[in-house]
Amino acid sequence: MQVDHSLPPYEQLKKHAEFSKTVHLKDLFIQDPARFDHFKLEIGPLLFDYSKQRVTRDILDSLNQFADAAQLCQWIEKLFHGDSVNNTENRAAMHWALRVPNRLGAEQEQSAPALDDDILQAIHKQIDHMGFLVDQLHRGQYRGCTGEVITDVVNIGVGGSDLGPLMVSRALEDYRIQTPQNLQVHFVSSMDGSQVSHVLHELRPETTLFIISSKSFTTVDTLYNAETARTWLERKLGRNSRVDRCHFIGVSTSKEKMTEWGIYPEHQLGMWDWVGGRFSLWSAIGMPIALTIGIEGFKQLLAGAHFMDQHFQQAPWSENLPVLMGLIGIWNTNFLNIKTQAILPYDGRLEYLADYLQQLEMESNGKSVTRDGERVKLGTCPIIWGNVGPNAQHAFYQLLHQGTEPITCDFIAPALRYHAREKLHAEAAHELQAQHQLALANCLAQSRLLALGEGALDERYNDLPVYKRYYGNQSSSTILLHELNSFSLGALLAAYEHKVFVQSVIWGINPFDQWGVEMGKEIAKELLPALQGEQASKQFDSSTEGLLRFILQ
Ligand SMILES: O=P(O)(O)OC[C@H]1O[C@H](O)[C@H](O)[C@@H](O)[C@@H]1O
Repeated sequence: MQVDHSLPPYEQLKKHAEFSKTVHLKDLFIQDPARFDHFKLEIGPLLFDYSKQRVTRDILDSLNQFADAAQLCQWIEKLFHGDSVNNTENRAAMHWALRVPNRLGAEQEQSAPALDDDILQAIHKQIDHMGFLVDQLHRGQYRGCTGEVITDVVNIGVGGSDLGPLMVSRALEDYRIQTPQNLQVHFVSSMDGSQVSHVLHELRPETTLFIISSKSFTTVDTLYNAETARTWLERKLGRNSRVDRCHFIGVSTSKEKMTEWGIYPEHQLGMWDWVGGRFSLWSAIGMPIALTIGIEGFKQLLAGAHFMDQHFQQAPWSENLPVLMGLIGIWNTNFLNIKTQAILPYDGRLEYLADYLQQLEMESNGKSVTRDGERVKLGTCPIIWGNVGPNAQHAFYQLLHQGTEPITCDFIAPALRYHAREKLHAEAAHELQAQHQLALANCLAQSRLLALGEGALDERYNDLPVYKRYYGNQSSSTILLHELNSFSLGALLAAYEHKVFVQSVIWGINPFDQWGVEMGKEIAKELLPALQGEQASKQFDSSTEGLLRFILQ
């Protein structure tokens, strides 16, 4: 359907949406047999297939106009010029700077025109410092206070200081550096002590090193876990400064707070307030990643993200992966009324991807007030959830196929796995390749059935009883990686980061603050004394009082 292009883009999109509601995805595939060729984008190591989204060229044109009307181009420039795009905290958001390679020249000039050389040098100083520590640990030269070689590193952090490093370390486990002492990396995040007690139960104080990872170095979850770790060490190794010195590394923006806590200056890794927590895996917060895949692997991850940063700045909207991802999301959320998005990787190595993207997207764009302090006019971030696709097929796909909610899905899979270069799997390569093919067959089958309904199969299925029918018309995108490696993963994650930025621009919100997480922490501070048996300073609501009574009785 053609709409009047002289209408404002929002009105055009509303008209498109009215018509779209009457069109089934299977009709779009019938109308255009080469639909895949017309609605796919190949960029570096990634293929983005959006042919199963309920879009037409005309809709995409209106979405591009919508982006222009929101001044997307100018906002991208502001982001990469280091302007204070985080207006409520008066800060830049320069996670992209962490990915700029440390070489001067034409390429860098073009990709990071505003990046001050001092900042670039400071960034690379931290990478080198982290690389030095990682190298010592890998070589077995980093020793605990009794002189024993460190065999286990525990990352203590939460939110952005946990989810990114955990997700990437797991995703790239196949590229794990083999060390003489078989160095292992563990993660502790939850404040309730269950994870820390479990991990400590398995480890020996003499050979364990902790990374206290906290941008602010004030997060109580992390500080309580760190104190538990210190007490555990001291119980066995005694209370002396050598314990702190040999068994802790800190990562934070605050050197003072790290020093006050007892982190030895040479074991302090810095970062900057212009890196948001959920954008920080590219900084020294990513040390567990570097420990897993080595510093060269970490640099490849940065290179993949830098590749995407350049693409985002340079490609026209219709060939720009983050822009397309962002605008398709806007179309689904704001015009087709699809308020939820499932993340479905068909690769067990990406098991934490949905958790990571929940923070990236929902903490960034879960806002209802614009940059000008007005109530937003359009709905903002959809609910992001998901799980490893093959397992989710046996859990919640019933609802995707036959439930009442419209849901859009991101299917993500590597095309190649267990191939010749992955020598690691040489012994079982044949069997494992068959398993990978099985996973891919399921990935393609599910997106096909979701889109087309039972019509995806032959006409025999037209007479199914009603409870066996598949209506289809559930939209999805499929992102294929040539293979899952540091570079392709870096590119994929940066694409999602920039998608979040694109959407924030359209919605007119600041994606780089998170005020909505603060007040709960304050209220917890008020409640803690009551739980510790002290006289509460105030009366709470009847529910809270009742729950307190039950706990304390
Ligand atoms: O790294 P930290 O300062 O300890 O912060 C850890 C996390 O806690 C906060 O509550 C924020 O919601 C997150 O954005 C942040 O990543």
